[in-house]
Amino acid sequence: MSGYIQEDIDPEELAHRTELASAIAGSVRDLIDATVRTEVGETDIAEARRLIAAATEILRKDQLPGPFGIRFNADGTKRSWGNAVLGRRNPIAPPVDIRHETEHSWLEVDLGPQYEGPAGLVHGGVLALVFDQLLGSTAEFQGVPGMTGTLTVRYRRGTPLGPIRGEARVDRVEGVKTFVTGTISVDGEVTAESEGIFILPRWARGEVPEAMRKSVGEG
Ligand SMILES: CCCCCCCCCCCCCC(=O)SCCNC(=O)CCNC(=O)[C@H](O)C(C)(C)COP(=O)(O)OP(=O)(O)OC[C@H]1O[C@@H](n2cnc3c(N)ncnc32)[C@H](O)[C@@H]1OP(=O)(O)O
Repeated sequence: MSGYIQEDIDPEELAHRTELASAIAGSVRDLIDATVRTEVGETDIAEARRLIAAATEILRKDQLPGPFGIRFNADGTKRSWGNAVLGRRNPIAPPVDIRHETEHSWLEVDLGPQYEGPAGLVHGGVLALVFDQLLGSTAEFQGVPGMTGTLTVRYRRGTPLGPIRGEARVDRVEGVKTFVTGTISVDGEVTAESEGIFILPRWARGEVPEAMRKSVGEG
């Protein structure tokens, strides 16, 4: 499938590029937070916009023709730097770092003011976004990957902005369908729960490279 790109980069160079990606995205995340919460006046806004335009022009000097895609080394080490949840080089992504254990996967992330829905609470769509990735990555890590067919979320109570914890596990596998369940909690209290059905797409039901099936060193 297009968008999966094998791109062997030696470990030292990859570490360097990873650091650069994290650094620029971190700066822009900081800018997003500052923008959401700024109270400065017209003159400062005009000056900030001028500087942002100059920075954008520098970044535009050398651009990919399209999205980043998913790139992997021959050893299966994967990079999803444009991913909306995990993407190291994507300032929209918190970014989330998903940890995989034998039986379950989990994440801890701080969702700041840029993810607000109801006053002081995380936007429900953002929680669904986090669930989609967490549950999908869990299925992938367990070797039963798929595209999200159905994702249901039950919002039990508001999730305050700030640190959250997500957990997920594969409930069962039925043919090409993997059923994954998960929770999001704050201070040990579950605020939302989810079930996802991840379906191995037709194009992947034949021979699929191992690197596309398994999440190894995602990020
Ligand atoms: C190697 C693969 C890698 C994959 C990516 C890994 C990313 C990991 C990260 C993930 C994080 C990010 C995640 C994202 O953001 S993924 C992005 C959001 N999702 C999509 O864009 C998916 C779009 N839809 C499709 O591509 C296809 O419709 C899929 C692949 C879903 C099904 O394909 P197809 O339509 O050809 O299926 P089939 O006709 O062979 O039916 C097969 C079985 O499935 C049952 N069924 C069908 N549709 C649904 C449904 N919607 N809910 C529940 N069940 C459904 C059907 O009844 C049958 O069941 P049974 O009769 O056998 O019992």
